[in-house]
Amino acid sequence: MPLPKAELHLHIEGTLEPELAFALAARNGVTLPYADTEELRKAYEFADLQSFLNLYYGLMAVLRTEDDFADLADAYLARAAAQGVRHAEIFFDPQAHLARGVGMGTVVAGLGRALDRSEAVHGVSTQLIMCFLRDESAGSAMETLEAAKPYLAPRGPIVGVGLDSAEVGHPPAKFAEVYGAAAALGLRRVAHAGEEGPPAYITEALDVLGAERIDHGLRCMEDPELVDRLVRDRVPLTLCPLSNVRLRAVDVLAEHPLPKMLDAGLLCTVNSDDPAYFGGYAGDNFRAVREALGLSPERLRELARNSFVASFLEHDEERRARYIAEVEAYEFR
Ligand SMILES: Nc1ncnc2[nH]cnc12
Ligand SMILES: [Zn+2]
Repeated sequence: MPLPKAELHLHIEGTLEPELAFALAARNGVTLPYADTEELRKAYEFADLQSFLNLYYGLMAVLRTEDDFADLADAYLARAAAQGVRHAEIFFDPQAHLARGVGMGTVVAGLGRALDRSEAVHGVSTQLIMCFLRDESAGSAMETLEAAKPYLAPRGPIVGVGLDSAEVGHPPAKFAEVYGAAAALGLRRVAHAGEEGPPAYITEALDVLGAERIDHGLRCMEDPELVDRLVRDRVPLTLCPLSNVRLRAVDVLAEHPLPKMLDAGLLCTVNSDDPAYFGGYAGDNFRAVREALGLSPERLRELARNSFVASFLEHDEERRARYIAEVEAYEFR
C-alpha cells in the first residue's frame, strides 16, 4: 500500500499521456505533428519552462469536448489513486481552452463530471483551482474570472485561483486586481512563484496577491529573510522535484534543495506538476526523492502529513484529521 498523500500542484492538462492524446486526436479529427506516441515522447526534452510550455499548449488541441475533459481527469484520478493520492486540488488553464474556442462550460462540466464521481470510483476527494496565464493580460484574467462565476463553489467545483505559465518578466503584482476580486468572491488563492523567477516574486505573491500557498517556491532559498518568513508564517510550498529536473531548475535530483528546505523548517510538499511530461505521478516523485536524496521514512511521513496540513480542507476538518491519521498509522516496509 502506498503512503497516503494529497496532491496540491497538478495541472490537469499536464496529465495528457501520449496514448490519450492520440486517441483524442483520432476521436476529434485533429492531426498532430508527430507520427506516433514514440515520436511525441521523443519531443519531451526541455531546455527550460518555455520550451515545455510550447509543447504543452500545442498538445491541448486534442481537448475539445466535455467527454475529452472528463476522460482526461478520470485517467489522472485512476493513476493518482494507485499511487496513494487521497485528495487532489487540481489546476486547469481556462484561457488556453477559451483561446481555442472551447468554452468554460465545456471544460468545467467535463472535469466536474470526473471529479463528482472520483470519491466513489477512485477514493480520491477533489477540488478545482483555475489558473490565470501570467503571460496574458490582467484584463484577460479578469474576463476569465467573470466567465467562471457560474462555476464557483459552493454552486460549482472551483474553489480557488492560481497563476501559472511563463514566470520571468510577469511578476505577480500584474494580477493584484483580479486576485482582489477573487478574494471578494470567497476564493482561495495560490500562485506559482520562484520556479524560474526571483525570490522577490514569492514575496510579491504573498504581499500583493494574498497567496495562501506558493507553487514551487524553490528559489526562496536564495533569500534567508524570506525563508524565515515562510517558516514563521507556515506558508506551504508545493514542490515538484521531477519537474525541476526536467525543466532544468536543478541539474540533477541529487542536488535538489528539498532536504535543506525541510531542515530549515519550511512546510514543503511533494507533487507532480505535469506528470505525463516529467516522468512521474505523485508516488513516483516521492520514490524519486527517497532514492536520490536518501530521505528517511520520518521525512517522507512529514511530507505526506504536510500535504494534508496545506490542503484546502477547512470545510471538512474531520476528513483532514482522518487523512492525517492514515499518514501517522502508515507502516514503511
Ligand atoms: N511548471 C509550470 N510552471 C508554470 N506554468 C505551468 N503550467 C503547467 N506547468 C507549469
Ligand atoms: Zn505548475
